[in-house]
Amino acid sequence: MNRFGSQVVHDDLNLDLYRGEVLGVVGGSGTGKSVLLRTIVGLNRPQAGRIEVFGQDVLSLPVAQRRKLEARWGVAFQDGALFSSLTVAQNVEVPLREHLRLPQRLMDEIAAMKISMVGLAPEAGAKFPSELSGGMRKRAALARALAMDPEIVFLDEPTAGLDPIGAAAYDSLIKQLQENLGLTVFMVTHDLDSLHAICDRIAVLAEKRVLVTGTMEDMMEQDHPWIREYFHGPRARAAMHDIAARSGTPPPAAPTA
Ligand SMILES: Nc1ncnc2c1ncn2[C@@H]1O[C@H](COP(=O)(O)OP(=O)(O)OP(=O)(O)O)[C@@H](O)[C@H]1O
Repeated sequence: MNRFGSQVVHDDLNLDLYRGEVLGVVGGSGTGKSVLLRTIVGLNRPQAGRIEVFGQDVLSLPVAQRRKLEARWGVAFQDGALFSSLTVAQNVEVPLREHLRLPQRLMDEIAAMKISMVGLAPEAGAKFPSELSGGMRKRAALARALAMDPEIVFLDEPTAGLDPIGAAAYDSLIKQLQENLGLTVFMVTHDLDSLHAICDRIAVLAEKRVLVTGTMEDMMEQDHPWIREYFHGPRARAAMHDIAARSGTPPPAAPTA
């Protein structure tokens, strides 16, 4: 359970994340998607409940074990949350400094590798966040999230604010990381294209809990008003038509109930 003052954000919320999947977390504005992400990674302590990652009870772990666990996941926040006084490479090195003791030369090499892995030019490493475009900042944040070769990455609205081409490129990057590194991805998103393109499963937050989880096909069959509107509304139809046009299959019909 998560509550801020008298406002209950989550109550009796249950969600599983399976190894190797890309899970898309959707829900109306203010339903608590970011709070959920922040709670799982320990930035927000819930009033009640249990969070288990890799079979370990996150909330009751001693500090040293918790830090070890934290080294196994990476987080990229919506605005990047990069340190503005550090260059991109120095930002990527932050988790390395926090968790490991490595010579500077090796950290520089790892940073350069992660920067290239997310599709940024090598010169981007020497730039400060203020010198980057929004899309580049998101990639830099992803590079930092990948610094420790994590098993899970948590992404908060990674494609928000990107143009459609940039968003599609980011999606394919995530898909590649999932396929090549076996990465598990927890992704808060409003982006219907991302849901179609890369999410193996979708979790819908509404009414303070996870209302339903399932594939895109499962979502299309739900008759909860918000889910129906979200997955069958005009924006969803436009996304479906684009995808159907690309794949040559007709878009699925809305439920009749
Ligand atoms: N630190 C906090 N203190 C008080 N209220 C908070 C805090 N963090 C979040 N909230 C409240 O919790 C609710 C859920 O916020 P959250 O940011 O998780 O929503 P969201 O689903 O991610 O929304 P959006 O899609 O608009 O980003 C909101 O009503 C917000 O005002």
